[in-house]
Amino acid sequence: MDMRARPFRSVLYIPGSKPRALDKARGLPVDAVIFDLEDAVSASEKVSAREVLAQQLQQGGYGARMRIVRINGFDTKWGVADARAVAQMDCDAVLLPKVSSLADLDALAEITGDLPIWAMMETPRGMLNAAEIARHPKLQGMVMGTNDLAKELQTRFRVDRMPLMAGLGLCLLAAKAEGLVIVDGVYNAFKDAEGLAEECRQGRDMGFDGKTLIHPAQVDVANTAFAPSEDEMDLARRQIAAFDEAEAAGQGVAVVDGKIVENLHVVTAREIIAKADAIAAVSL
Ligand SMILES: CC(C)(COP(=O)(O)OP(=O)(O)OC[C@H]1O[C@@H](n2cnc3c(N)ncnc32)[C@H](O)[C@@H]1OP(=O)(O)O)[C@@H](O)C(=O)NCCC(=O)NCCSC(=O)C[C@H](O)C(=O)O
Ligand SMILES: [Mg+2]
Repeated sequence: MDMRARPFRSVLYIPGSKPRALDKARGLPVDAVIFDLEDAVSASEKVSAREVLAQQLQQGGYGARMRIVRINGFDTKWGVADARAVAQMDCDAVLLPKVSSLADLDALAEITGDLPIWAMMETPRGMLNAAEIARHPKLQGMVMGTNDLAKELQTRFRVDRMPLMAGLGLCLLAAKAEGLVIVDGVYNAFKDAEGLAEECRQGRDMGFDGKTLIHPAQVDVANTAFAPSEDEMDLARRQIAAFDEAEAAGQGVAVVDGKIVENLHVVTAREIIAKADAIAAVSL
């Protein structure tokens, strides 16, 4: 399956140690869930969280939502046992934090076998090696870890995220070159819907497939921002129709709203319609 045909507008982190939140996700309109064993779980709960999560996944009820489990890194005492446990869980993919090289993914694949892999992109070395990381045969998607990246780069917070742009851009190029899904980092101020909407808009403009989220209150904002708008769909339909008409008349170019429409624009227009159809299908 082409993963990019599937919506990833909203990707919600849920602490693997919190049964109430794990249960709540069964009713939230999110496209994917990251069941977290890493940063959202305290050291004292790391081992019990594995068990709680395995039971919740076995119970099921997550519907069409993609189920991704984030493990602790292999530089921690929990990483290897997490990977072994996830290989037995009822989930769709495993997410490795702080991926810096292809070798990190090889080490994970040795344990998790055929389970698809996602990579947290959040270290300077990961940014520099993004192109080779993206070529790993088991890799399905990238998740930006903008908190860790900001920490490693010793940046200050800026609304325009200018200090992070080089890293975000390198990962976007790498993911797009290999046809991977790529989702943007979290917006920490989970009560600030306006700020989130602005950052979602920026992420969508840049080409991200969606946004990682930390609280249910953020879901609707991300779902709206990363779905094709009515205006986009209207334009896409008119472009397709105008181009079909031009082609039937033996011409290679149409004009819509004073702008040329070539074959490549029609490819984009069809992708917009396909994305809207895919969203409609999961919203049923
Ligand atoms: C941020 C929170 C700690 C806030 O929790 P809380 O104060 O409990 O929020 P509310 O009282 O408003 O919660 C209302 C209800 O919603 C449920 N809830 C809250 N958060 C989630 C969630 N993430 N998923 C599902 N359900 C959730 C509560 O249980 C309440 O339910 P109910 O009682 O039935 O009404 C908290 O939101 C939280 O822990 N969020 C997740 C934090 C997290 O996952 N962090 C790690 C990922 S971010 C990261 O690591 C980024 C990356 O690596 C990087 O480097 O950038
Ligand atoms: Mg991180």
